[in-house]
Amino acid sequence: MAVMYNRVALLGLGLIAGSLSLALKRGGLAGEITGYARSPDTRATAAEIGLVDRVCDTAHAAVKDADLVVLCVPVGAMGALAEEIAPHLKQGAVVSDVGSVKKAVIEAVGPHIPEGVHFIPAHPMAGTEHSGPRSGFAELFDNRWCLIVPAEGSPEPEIARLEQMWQAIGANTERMEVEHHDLVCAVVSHIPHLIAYTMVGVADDLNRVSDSEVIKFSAAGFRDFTRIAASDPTMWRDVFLTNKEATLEVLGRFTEELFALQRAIRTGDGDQLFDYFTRTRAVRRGIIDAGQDTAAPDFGRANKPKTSEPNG
Ligand SMILES: NC(=O)c1ccc[n+]([C@@H]2O[C@H](COP(=O)([O-])OP(=O)(O)OC[C@H]3O[C@@H](n4cnc5c(N)ncnc54)[C@H](O)[C@@H]3O)[C@@H](O)[C@H]2O)c1
Ligand SMILES: O=C(O)C(=O)C[C@]1(C(=O)O)C=C[C@@H](O)C=C1
Repeated sequence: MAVMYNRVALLGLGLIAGSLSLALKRGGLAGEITGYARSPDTRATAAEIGLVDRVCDTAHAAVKDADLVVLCVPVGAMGALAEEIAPHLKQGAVVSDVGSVKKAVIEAVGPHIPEGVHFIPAHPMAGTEHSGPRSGFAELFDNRWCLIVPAEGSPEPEIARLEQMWQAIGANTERMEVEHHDLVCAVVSHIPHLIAYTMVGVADDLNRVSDSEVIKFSAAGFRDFTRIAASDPTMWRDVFLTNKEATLEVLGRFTEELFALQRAIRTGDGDQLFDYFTRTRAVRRGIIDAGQDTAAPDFGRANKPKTSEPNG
């Protein structure tokens, strides 16, 4: 594949920056990739494993002459980082990010972007519970979505070039309006993480359930919760602090439904429970029938029936 950006600077050298660097290298899409992280240990590890072509000791050295700068730090750190690099950005450069929240990032970063530099926020819907420079892998974005949330006035050719870059590293792209992005992500990612954190916390609080029992007797559902609840605390603290409005909105609806189900259990209203679970099962079947479950790992279930038979 052809080089799409001569020089790419990745700020923050963790899971997403590392995966982006390895995916760009896999496709031969960048002339040179520079990188910077705040912690000297992270920079040393990144240099040792050759995560990027050149690790820099300052953010401004990393962004010098860069055609594309991608902010890959926790959402709460993006504004200050943008302010720090602003005077060193090349005219015509594109600044993007990979943050899980978009409105707060646009508000924090946007005002620092100089005239003649284009800010095009993005959000790959791919990740793992691992973090740091050793956690990245080139395949992370394969067949996953990357949401593009262009700031007002961004030139169309630069938006299209960034989209093509994400497509070239394996992702599907879709443009989204900022508030819609934050609400969708609250539903599909942020509140599910909060629920996993809470459930693992509840299990941990129950003194009768020792750590080993929790793992030993848990089947797939709770294991998935523990995986998700092992995600980086800084990243997720920042997500909830910066996507307050949308997460509180979704959490409000979630707790209302939870109380309704709690009541049904207490009063023995089996019809209500059955109807609710029937409705949610139809949602899952709809996703599979529409062929939209492409990102889910198979876990060897390919030869098993895709739907369950009527029960009873
Ligand atoms: N992990 C996921 O599943 C996932 C998925 C999509 C998007 N994101 C978003 O991507 C971004 C990065 O997440 P990650 O999972 O790669 O995190 P990570 O913890 O693996 O990496 C973050 C890196 O940023 C560095 N850093 C922190 N503050 C900094 C600062 N002020 N200046 C310079 N470097 C700094 C850290 O040292 C670390 O190297 C976050 O904004 C997150 O919301 C994460
Ligand atoms: O797969 C995981 O472990 C993730 O948590 C990835 C995940 C998600 O919730 O789907 C997490 C945060 C993002 O901003 C995007 C993707």
